[in-house]
Parts: sequence; C-alpha cells; structure tokens
Amino acid sequence: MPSLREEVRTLLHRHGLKADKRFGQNFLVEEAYLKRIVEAAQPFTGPVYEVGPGLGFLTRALAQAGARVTAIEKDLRLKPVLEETLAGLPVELRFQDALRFPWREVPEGSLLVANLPYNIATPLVTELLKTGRFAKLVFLVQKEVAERMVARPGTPAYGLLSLRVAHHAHGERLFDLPPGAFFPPPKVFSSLVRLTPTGQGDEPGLFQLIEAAFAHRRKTLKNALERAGYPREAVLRALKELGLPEEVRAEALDLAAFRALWETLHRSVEVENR
Ligand SMILES: C[S@@+](CC[C@H](N)C(=O)[O-])C[C@H]1O[C@@H](n2cnc3c(N)ncnc32)[C@H](O)[C@@H]1O
Repeated sequence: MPSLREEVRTLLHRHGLKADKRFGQNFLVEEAYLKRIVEAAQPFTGPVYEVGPGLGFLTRALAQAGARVTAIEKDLRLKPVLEETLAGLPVELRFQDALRFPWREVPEGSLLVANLPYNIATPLVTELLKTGRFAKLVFLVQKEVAERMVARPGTPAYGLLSLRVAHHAHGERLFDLPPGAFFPPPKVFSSLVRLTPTGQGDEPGLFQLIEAAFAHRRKTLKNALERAGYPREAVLRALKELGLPEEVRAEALDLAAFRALWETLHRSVEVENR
C-alpha cells in the first residue's frame, strides 16, 4: 500500500495541482499523526465540522472512524479531488470561506476537528468559542499560537488569546509536529490543541477591557487603560481596592483578576456618573 506521503504527491500530480500558500496549504502526510488527531477527538459525541479538508485524508479518517463530518473548504480547485477521496463516505462538503460560515447555527454539542489554515486560526477559534455550540475543538496550529492559547500569566506568550481560551474552555497542547510531517513543509513547528468548552458565554465588556490592557504590552496597565479611554482615577481606585500595585502590567493578571478589575471599574464609573 502506498504511504500517505506518496498518495498526496500522486493525487496532486494527477489533478495537476500545486499546494497554494495563500490558502495555508500544508498537507499532513504522516499517517501516525492522522491517527493521533482522530484519537484525540474521540468519542464523537456530536456532528464533526472540519475546516479546510484539503485533499480529504483527515476527513476520510474521521468518517471511517464513525464521525458525521461537514467539511468546509475555500479552495474550489480541490472539489474533484475531495469527491474522489471521499466517495461513498457520509461527508457533507461546503465550498466557502470558513470565516463566513454560520457557526452560530450548528447543533449544540458539535465538534471541530481540523488542520487549520494558519492565517485564520485565531479569529476562527475565537468565533467558535463565542458561539457556545461546541463540545470539543481539536486542531493543528502553529506551535507559537498553541503556546499562546494555553499560556499562564506572567509568561511571554500570555495575552488576549490565552484569556479568551481560559474564559471559555479547558485548553491542552497535546503534542508537537515537526515541519517534515507536512507537504510542503512549513517553516515552523505545529501543535495539536484540544479545547474542551465549559459552557461560559461571551462577556464583551470584560474582553474590551482585556483587549485594551494588552494593546500596549510594554506599558503599565493603568497607562494602557487610560489610553483606551478608561478614566485614570477610576482605574487607580480599582487597582487599590483589589490590592494590585499601581505599576502592575496586564500580563500579571489572571482571568479572575481581570474579572474583578472589570466589576470594580464598572461600579466605580457608575458611581461617578450618578
Ligand atoms: C493546513 S491545510 C490542511 C489540509 C488537510 N486537512 C490536511 O490535513 O492535510 C489548510 C486547508 O484549509 C483550506 N483553507 C484555507 N483558508 C480557508 C478558509 N478561509 N476557509 C476554509 N478553508 C480554508 C486550504 O485550502 C487547505 O485545504
């Protein structure tokens, strides 16, 4: 039997296709990793959505393991390839931009399983978490993005994305993959991430504050917030009330501290406006 690597090369050649960088096309060509991704996503407790099926090998592995898959692909050139790879399998193909897919309408308890195009990973995962409709998200991303997703306070990778993930889910970085696991090989390592949502909905006000806090990473929190229009006096009062030093930086605060800051600030501004 040909290896997955050979299958990918042959298929691309036969269809006269080349991987397109604009679409972040780095196809997974190591069978062992394919298996590990499927295992990390099991059991399939709901419908599975895959973003970027590419040539369809992960899609096929998921369907053969019993998943009901809807695969969303932006590159229309891949249609004939996907129809060939997925012939006879219970897979629904949608050719469209995953960033425009109606994610808020998927059944509650859905799963995402994907080797994500790296340029849309952060906005896509953020949107999927906000919908509150997913029971599990298992995906490959650039290692550096995976590190940011699961970073702890006080570390260089910690920021808005870490807090977004911590707010909605339990996050795990399961394992890393070298560039050679893909064809063509990307410049960077990748990681498999699993997010298990806790059911917590979006809190736009809290996240506006967090976004402002990290917009100027090298500034103190009070200066960053002042720049974003939060009244200086109210910020100073809130920091004092919470026992935080005036010179504290955003990266020192965990989610609970940001929530406390948000609530205290909110109260303090309300009192001022009375
Ligand atoms: C990293 S490749 C993964 C391909 C395949 N799943 C695999 O593991 O080999 C990313 C895939 O996402 C597709 N893609 C890129 N941008 C997209 C978007 N905005 N919406 C849907 N698919 C997209 C690419 O065409 C490509 O097939």
